[in-house]
Amino acid sequence: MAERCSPEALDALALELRAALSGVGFVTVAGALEPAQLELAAELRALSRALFRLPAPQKQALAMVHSGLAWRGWFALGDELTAGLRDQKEGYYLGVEHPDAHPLVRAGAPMHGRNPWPPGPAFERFPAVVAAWMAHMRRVCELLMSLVARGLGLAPDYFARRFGDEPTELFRIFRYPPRREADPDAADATDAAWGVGEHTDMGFLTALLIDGSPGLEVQDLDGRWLPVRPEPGRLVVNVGDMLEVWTRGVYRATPHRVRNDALAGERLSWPYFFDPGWRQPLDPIPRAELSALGGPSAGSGRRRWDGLELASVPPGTRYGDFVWAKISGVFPELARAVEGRPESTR
Ligand SMILES: O=C(O)CCC(=O)C(=O)O
Ligand SMILES: [Fe+2]
Repeated sequence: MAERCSPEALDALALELRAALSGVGFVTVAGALEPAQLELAAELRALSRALFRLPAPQKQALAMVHSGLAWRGWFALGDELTAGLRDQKEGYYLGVEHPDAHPLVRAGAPMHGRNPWPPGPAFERFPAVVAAWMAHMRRVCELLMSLVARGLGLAPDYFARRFGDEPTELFRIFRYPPRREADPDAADATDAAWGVGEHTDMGFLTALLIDGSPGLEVQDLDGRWLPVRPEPGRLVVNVGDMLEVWTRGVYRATPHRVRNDALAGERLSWPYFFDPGWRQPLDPIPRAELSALGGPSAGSGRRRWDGLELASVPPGTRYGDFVWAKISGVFPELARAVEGRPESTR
């Protein structure tokens, strides 16, 4: 990886990354997965398949609702509503293993806690494989984050400092069923066409592994939807809302979606979300520090999928508040089930 590059090569890479991420906002990254990680990815794939093949009662025992505010575990096909419609996917939400004594767990912050794991010898390696995968994704994202800073003429650790002591790391495993299995309750054929409706990711960067199946589409600056089919061994990396907010729209949180209307087989994907610390403020980079950039911002003038005006997020808003408001919107039924926590504990 770029850790072994000269400063000149790093600068060149930083500019290349800036051009890509401030344009369409999606890149595929080669060289981030070495043989050890490719092996890990194969293990992850086998474990994920086995997880989704468990009988329904065993999956129900792992359902997100049992983990309350920690917001981890399994959700059924149709339980997530990304763009107001029921996504045609089932999934498993995971994160960093936080012990009960972790200050944010003690404070009752949502999305902090322990991961539920399926029992039995077949799943023995699951926790270690996920932890190793997440640790590698974190390294990749930290490196990309320093390149993003470099490309903006900022100190390489600029964003790392904005992240605070502990990034928020979320990891998900998704299964998009073949169309014939899609939700029979979907209101009409259009509902059933979407694995994930149009959205932008909430955090800073997303590093996505996909199993090679088609379906992912990203929207370019002219509003056209382009298919993304990375070569095997590449990661897909995209900009989230936080990077757009912090850079005042210079970097673009790209709308994307997953289509599953023509799938013969199932599609699996493993997105890792690399986000700022839970209590870090979202205030944009002061204009004076961004002056090196000039030019119009890529994100300006677009109507967002969720109607939000990122430029008008109130000063002092913290990442955790932003993300919780969004997450409880896409899982309305689950949010109602775990509601009732005191406002001051976030
Ligand atoms: O499954 C995919 O390829 C993309 C998933 C996605 O966009 C997301 O989880 O935010
Ligand atoms: Fe996404």
